Amino acid sequence: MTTQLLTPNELEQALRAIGAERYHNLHPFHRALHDGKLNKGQVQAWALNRYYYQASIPAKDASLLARLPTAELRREWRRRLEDHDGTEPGSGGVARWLKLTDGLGLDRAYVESLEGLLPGTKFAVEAYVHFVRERSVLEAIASSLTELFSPTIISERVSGMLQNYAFITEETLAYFKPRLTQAPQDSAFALAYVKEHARTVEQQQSVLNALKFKCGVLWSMLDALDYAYVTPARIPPGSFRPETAA
Ligand SMILES: O=C(O)c1cc(C(=O)O)c2c(n1)C(=O)C(=O)c1cc(C(=O)O)[nH]c1-2
Repeated sequence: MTTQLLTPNELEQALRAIGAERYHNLHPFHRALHDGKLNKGQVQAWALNRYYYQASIPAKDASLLARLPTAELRREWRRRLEDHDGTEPGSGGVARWLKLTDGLGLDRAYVESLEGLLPGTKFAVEAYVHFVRERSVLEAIASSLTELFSPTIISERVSGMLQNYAFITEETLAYFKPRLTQAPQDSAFALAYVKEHARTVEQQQSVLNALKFKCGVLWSMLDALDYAYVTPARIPPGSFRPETAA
């Protein structure tokens, strides 16, 4: 618990310390994914569940956009919507995520129907969307700051998966390449905003808590996958059942 006011740079250090301790690159499921320890069915389950996160990001950004007070902020946030939804059908991050699920042999209509989702994925993603909708603009922006840490995990994931899985190609992982430039741009803006606007102890605490909350969202998504699909698999009724273990 922070009891004294931090300088903007101390606040940044405290945020980075949260990522170093809690970001989902430390989760055993992530390590297994990029070390090549999973079978195709388990990678399918990851991609299918993660689709819901990707598809919900533009909805959460749209709800925040509506509450932003200046044209400058809205312009910045609008870019995120375009990155994810694209500017025409078939473009943007969500469409590129579907190339990944296609490449893994999943039926597109089934992925988009969300029918195979784990309950844990649904709850975690919805908690994030609700958090952004209901909390202050400052907390909502702070909750996006996990993206400070995503370029490292994405690089690890792409090189690890290409190296370790015969069924993964550069093309199926095309989602991630633009994120390596988009995420730093997004997180630099969000970090500067938070450093400028968190001016009281309470505001700084709320920013730190928002980042912890978001690390928990990402962590619990991987917990749900780990519990359901890694031996001994305990797949909830109705959730995706891989056909193949190959
Ligand atoms: O691959 C990842 O591990 C990862 C993590 C995160 C993140 O840290 O929230 C995002 C993404 N990817 C991502 O692709 C993405 O578009 C994204 C948007 C956001 C956000 O909170 O607004 N996080 C993330």
